Amino acid sequence: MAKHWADFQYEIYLNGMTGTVPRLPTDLTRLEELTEQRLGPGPVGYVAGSAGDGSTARANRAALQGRRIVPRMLRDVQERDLSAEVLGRALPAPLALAPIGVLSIMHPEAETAAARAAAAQEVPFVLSSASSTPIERVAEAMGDAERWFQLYWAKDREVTRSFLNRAKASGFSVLVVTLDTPLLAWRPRDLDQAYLPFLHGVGTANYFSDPAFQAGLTKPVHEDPNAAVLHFVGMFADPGKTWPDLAFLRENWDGPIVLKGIVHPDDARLAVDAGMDGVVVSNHGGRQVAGSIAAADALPRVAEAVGDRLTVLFDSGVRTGDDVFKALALGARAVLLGRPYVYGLALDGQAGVEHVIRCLLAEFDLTLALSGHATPGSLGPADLVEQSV
Ligand SMILES: Cc1cc2nc3c(=O)[nH]c(=O)nc-3n(C[C@H](O)[C@H](O)[C@H](O)COP(=O)(O)O)c2cc1C
Ligand SMILES: CC(C)CC(=O)C(=O)O
Repeated sequence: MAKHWADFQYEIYLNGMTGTVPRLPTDLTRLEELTEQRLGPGPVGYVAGSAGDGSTARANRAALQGRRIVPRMLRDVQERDLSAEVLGRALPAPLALAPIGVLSIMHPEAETAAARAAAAQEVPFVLSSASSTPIERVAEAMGDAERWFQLYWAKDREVTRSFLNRAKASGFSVLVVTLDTPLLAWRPRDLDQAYLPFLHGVGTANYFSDPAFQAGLTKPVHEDPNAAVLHFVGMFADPGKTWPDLAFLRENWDGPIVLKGIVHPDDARLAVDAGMDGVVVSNHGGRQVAGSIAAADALPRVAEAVGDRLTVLFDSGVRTGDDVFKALALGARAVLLGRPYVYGLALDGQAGVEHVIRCLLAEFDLTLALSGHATPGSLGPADLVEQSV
């Protein structure tokens, strides 16, 4: 019998009756405010902030909330199975943790704690190139658990090649290539606070520890850290890349490759033509193009364009179990969870991230059951209507 994630609710009730209440709220939309109260403006501003006036981040939420579920009755939802096959992997639920860099600004155990939480809940962890913990240390913390590597595709080919080799050697099986960040966007909240983690040397661990990166410096990192940071800022992404460049990644990575940041159906078709295995429909949580299409509005267009020729994943705006339901109904095979797990980490380390994963999946399991579905595979556009809220 498959795991019933919904059982977590009775664990919480029963614990509560003996005086053990969860240290974090079960409504995950409250975590951002609590984290702000706990940590103050700088780092939280970086996580919560987005591009321009924030309209894309708001649109992400509105596009999910503006789609409403139409539940069905009497459909035997006693035995449910949330498991999903994603890129050839059998996952216990259609969820992974999104790649988020610089986690040490939120908690001293940073990526290690988040990765352990993902491993404990059997949810894939997607490690950012811009992590504050090197690839090898995160892998050590994860045992055999499923891990994917997110690539910021550097200007320097040798750095990219080295990152791919390090990720492979450390057991990362899927490559997620982020395409929507060739430049850092205009982010007023960070500009006004003059707060950028990299300028404090956070998020550069994989680069500073890399022989190919070090080869591009005139002095060792410890002798001139500022020069190393500036070198990182100038090379971690490459606005000059075009579609044919993907051949290099295909040649240097044996496993599945997924392109993150796709919102146009034509780009999704180009991903198919380039022999990619998947796309993440995402606008980077509204942090890159202010005024862009909401991710949930892009999702059905992309899903329709590619059919079953590649795997469609989704992120940007997922906060609740019903958001997961809606994303799957709109054509995603699985969703990546972003900011909420970072707030869980900030508030309670590994336990906080596990709490967030369990709450989200319990709520999703219940939404699925109460809407008449026993598996995510039976969800489709007919389960939703568009209705203003
Ligand atoms: C603080 C922060 C750092 C991020 N760092 C990365 C990163 O290093 N690589 C990447 O591909 N996406 C990064 N993202 C984007 C996430 O992977 C994901 O697309 C986004 O958080 C989804 O939006 P949501 O959090 O609003 O749901 C970052 C997002 C945040 C909030
Ligand atoms: C610019 C990156 C290195 C980090 C990131 O993706 C983000 O802050 O959104």
